[in-house]
Amino acid sequence: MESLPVPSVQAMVAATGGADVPPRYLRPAEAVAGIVDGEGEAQIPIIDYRRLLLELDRRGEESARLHRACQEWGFFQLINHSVPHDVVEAMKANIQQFFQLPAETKKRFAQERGQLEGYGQLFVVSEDQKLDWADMLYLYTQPPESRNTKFWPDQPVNFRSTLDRYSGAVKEIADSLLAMLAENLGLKQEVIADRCVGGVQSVRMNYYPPCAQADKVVGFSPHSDADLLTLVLQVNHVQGLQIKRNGSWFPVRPVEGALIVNIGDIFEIFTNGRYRSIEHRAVVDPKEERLSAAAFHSPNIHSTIGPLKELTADEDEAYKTVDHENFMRLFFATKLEGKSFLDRMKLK
Ligand SMILES: O=C(O)CCC(=O)C(=O)O
Ligand SMILES: [Fe+2]
Repeated sequence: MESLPVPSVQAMVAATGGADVPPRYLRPAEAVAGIVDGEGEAQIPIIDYRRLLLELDRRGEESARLHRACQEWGFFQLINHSVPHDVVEAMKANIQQFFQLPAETKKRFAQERGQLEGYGQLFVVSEDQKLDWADMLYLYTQPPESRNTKFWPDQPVNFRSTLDRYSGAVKEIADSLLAMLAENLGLKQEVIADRCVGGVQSVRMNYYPPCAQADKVVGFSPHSDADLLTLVLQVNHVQGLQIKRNGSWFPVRPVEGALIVNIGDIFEIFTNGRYRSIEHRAVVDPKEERLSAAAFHSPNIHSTIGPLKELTADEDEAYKTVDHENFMRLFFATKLEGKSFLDRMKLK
């Protein structure tokens, strides 16, 4: 599994001032159009984690809101979550400090042939595909034995310990949310929880440099995430995440302190389409850099990826069943194009 090497966009902007955008990054007008200015309009649902953890009779209402958020949006903002404030702040600072390091230092953690992890870019499968206006650092964080510390920056000095604490706290939230989602679908918690014992977590830190022609490039191509559940941290104040809703792009306005949570493809497959993964993308700002960090949560490597038998007793399976490794191999071998990967997992 690998992605073709591409230049660092950050280094390119630093060298050229960023006024010139190479053709490989320029998108056709229709690819960047269609933004709904959601000003004053609906916002993605806000779910209160503290309320979800209350005793059963009192958390019912919030749990029902969670169910509606998953069904109708596939995205929500989680407030009052349990990642300690100092850990969140340290994570944000460390990610910003990493991308501010000299290019030569960052290159020490560059992706290598045949590997996905490290500093670089993902999903580049051909020399002539359009590229995203971004650099990223991708690391496996859980289970601990999957960590490849070679790619874990040793600068800034606290980066490793911060990511260790942050990813552990986020995994706990993902596990407990997954248990609640299972219950909301009439499943025993264990049905999903058992598959997440030793579950895989990876973190993708995104750096989107400013672009003088921001309306002609895309920071992160439209895609759905391949996992069960993603928890995204907005690292600085610049917005850019958009979700596809009723055919239009809908900007997400992050609430201070919230984590943005979304349903991934594996959850859609597990539940035979009861909750769906939602296509999203990131746009870039003309003047300011933008940073985000997405934590992806998948079952453990022994779990097969297919509709859960507990849900398909009285209905046809709508998705194929494949083993975990093959599922990930197929995902990383394709260019990100909306939900086209998931479409190929569907049984016609
Ligand atoms: O930059 C963002 O807000 C979203 C990033 C994202 O979608 C991803 O890393 O999968
Ligand atoms: Fe994503």
